[in-house]
Amino acid sequence: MEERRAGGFLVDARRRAELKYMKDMWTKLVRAVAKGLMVRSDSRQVKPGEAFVAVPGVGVDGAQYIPAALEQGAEWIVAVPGTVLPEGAQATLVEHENPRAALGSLAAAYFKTAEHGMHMVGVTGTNGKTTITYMLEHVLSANSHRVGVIGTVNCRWPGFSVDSSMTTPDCWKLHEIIANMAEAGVDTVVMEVSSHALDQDRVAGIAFDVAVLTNVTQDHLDYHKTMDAYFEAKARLFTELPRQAKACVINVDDSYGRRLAERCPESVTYGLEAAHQPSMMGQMQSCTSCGIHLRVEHGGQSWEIDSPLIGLYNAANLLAAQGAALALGVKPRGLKTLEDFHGVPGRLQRVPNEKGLHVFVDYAHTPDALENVLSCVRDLDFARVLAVFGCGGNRDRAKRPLMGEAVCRYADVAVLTSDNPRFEDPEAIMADARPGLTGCVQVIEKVDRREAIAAALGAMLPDDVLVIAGKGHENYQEVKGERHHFNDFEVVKEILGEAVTC
Ligand SMILES: CC(=O)N[C@H]1[C@@H](OP(=O)(O)OP(=O)(O)OC[C@H]2O[C@@H](n3ccc(=O)[nH]c3=O)[C@H](O)[C@@H]2O)O[C@H](CO)[C@@H](O)[C@@H]1O[C@H](C)C(=O)N[C@@H](C)C(=O)N[C@H](CCC(=O)O)C(=O)O
Ligand SMILES: Nc1ncnc2c1ncn2[C@@H]1O[C@H](COP(=O)(O)OP(=O)(O)OP(=O)(O)O)[C@@H](O)[C@H]1O
Ligand SMILES: N[C@H](CCC[C@H](N)C(=O)O)C(=O)O
Ligand SMILES: [Mg+2]
Repeated sequence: MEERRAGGFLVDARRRAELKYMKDMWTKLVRAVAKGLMVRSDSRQVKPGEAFVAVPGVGVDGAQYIPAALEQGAEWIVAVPGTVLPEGAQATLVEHENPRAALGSLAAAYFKTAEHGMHMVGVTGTNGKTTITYMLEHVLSANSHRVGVIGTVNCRWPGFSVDSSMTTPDCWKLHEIIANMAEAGVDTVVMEVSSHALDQDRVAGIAFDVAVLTNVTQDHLDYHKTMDAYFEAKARLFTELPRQAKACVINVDDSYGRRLAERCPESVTYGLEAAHQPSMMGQMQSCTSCGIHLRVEHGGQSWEIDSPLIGLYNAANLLAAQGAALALGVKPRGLKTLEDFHGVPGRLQRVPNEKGLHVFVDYAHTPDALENVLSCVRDLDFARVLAVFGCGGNRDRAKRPLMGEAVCRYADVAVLTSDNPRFEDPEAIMADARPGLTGCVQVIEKVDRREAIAAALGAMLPDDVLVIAGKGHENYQEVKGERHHFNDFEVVKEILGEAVTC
């Protein structure tokens, strides 16, 4: 008994010494990185002397590339506890429970992220992130902020813009972008934070001041598996906020928003339904094809906003943007500048044409987004609603019939086609969506998106409205790993035989 206790004590002492050693090595590594040591999470990029972080990936375990990184000359390896370096390896092994988070801390050290002193705003939720970031950019810029934006469409700041390939960039890239923004004099970064990014610690090492939740509806169950897991990934943006953060801005018209607000008692809650008792209440005065007239009550004050945007969901987006702007010190009168905000590329964007057809390009690629955008145009003064839609390949399969159902509910003519098939068979994707279209008034199916758009345009009568959903601003169609140039706006103009003017 006595011996065993002594043995246990010895083991504990050895473990304590190991832990202290690891802590010291981690501190040494962070110092070296802060002085310019480069860190890689892809073994193929490692150069002699650099550090390699072995990320347990979604597809493969980065630990299997440790030998390759060593061969490339890595002198530091960061990996999960229990990792053993190959015999004879000269590199220093630093154990870390969460290598993805370690990468964030190292990126923050390398790019001196905390020292920039910029305001950081993170926007998450299934739909509306891009829209809200554009609104925030507009209102903050009009109120003397120099704003940088990171999101689905592009990464930009005054005088600079580069197209995005992801909604939230990878961790190292993200810290690099923020450093570039700081150098360009940006004082406020507004960024979209996807659930994938939160789950994969892509925003590790970033201290958000304001976090916004739009809504949580079905998407990405291929990745998160359950709605609860999807919600919990999004909730991390709020539950992991630093103590000095300014505000959580949460949509309580959304049931997951209400659940989140219970966990964040100090939050600014927004909504259009009095029953949900939002702290920032929006009252619709009118919502027509000319725009939204919204009255807002918050903190004992009230004001009105006349926006040219259409759709009830945009009233919610306007509330979110105002909640975040107020948290950053904009005064209610400064919010009036949102009245000059005319919309986001590829979000209910009209395609002007000489024939006078009512054609819109939109980015709805979830059941809820389709429901929102199509119910919005349904309520306007058009004769019939036509909708072109498809579902992305290698994404949530379960949402496909639900997307069909949403289209069926609001469109008189449903045109089923391809979106980005990626590595899936486009016909098989369409077959997944088809059950949702049972009972539809009229269905047209064309696997080729250009032909589908042509068929929809051909079926239009003068007072009809056509929404071409799913690809919005995208300039490509992704098939088997290749992106071919494709833009819905341009395709409409080409089919109508008109020049592209905007
Ligand atoms: C399926 C998925 O989400 N994958 C993401 C994940 O990849 P991963 O790191 O787990 O990659 P992996 O292939 O398993 O490799 C594991 C590790 O081995 C390393 N490796 C690999 C090969 C090699 O030879 N040597 C080597 O070291 C890799 O560099 C990596 O570090 O983590 C990476 C780093 O954060 C992401 O870039 C990557 O996103 C891929 C490219 C992607 O397409 N993701 C999509 C689904 C996505 O994130 N979409 C959201 C949109 C959501 C929305 O808008 O609603 C987005 O934010 O864009
Ligand atoms: N608040 C909202 N609620 C529901 N649907 C919305 C809302 N805002 C926009 N939408 C719909 O969702 C589509 C996508 O909007 P947006 O690009 O702003 O969302 P996002 O969250 O950035 O999407 P992604 O996850 O692809 O980046 C719009 O084209 C519109 O159809
Ligand atoms: N950020 C979203 C974009 C989807 C866009 C849509 N066009 C599609 O390909 O499904 C995603 O990666 O799921
Ligand atoms: Mg987006």
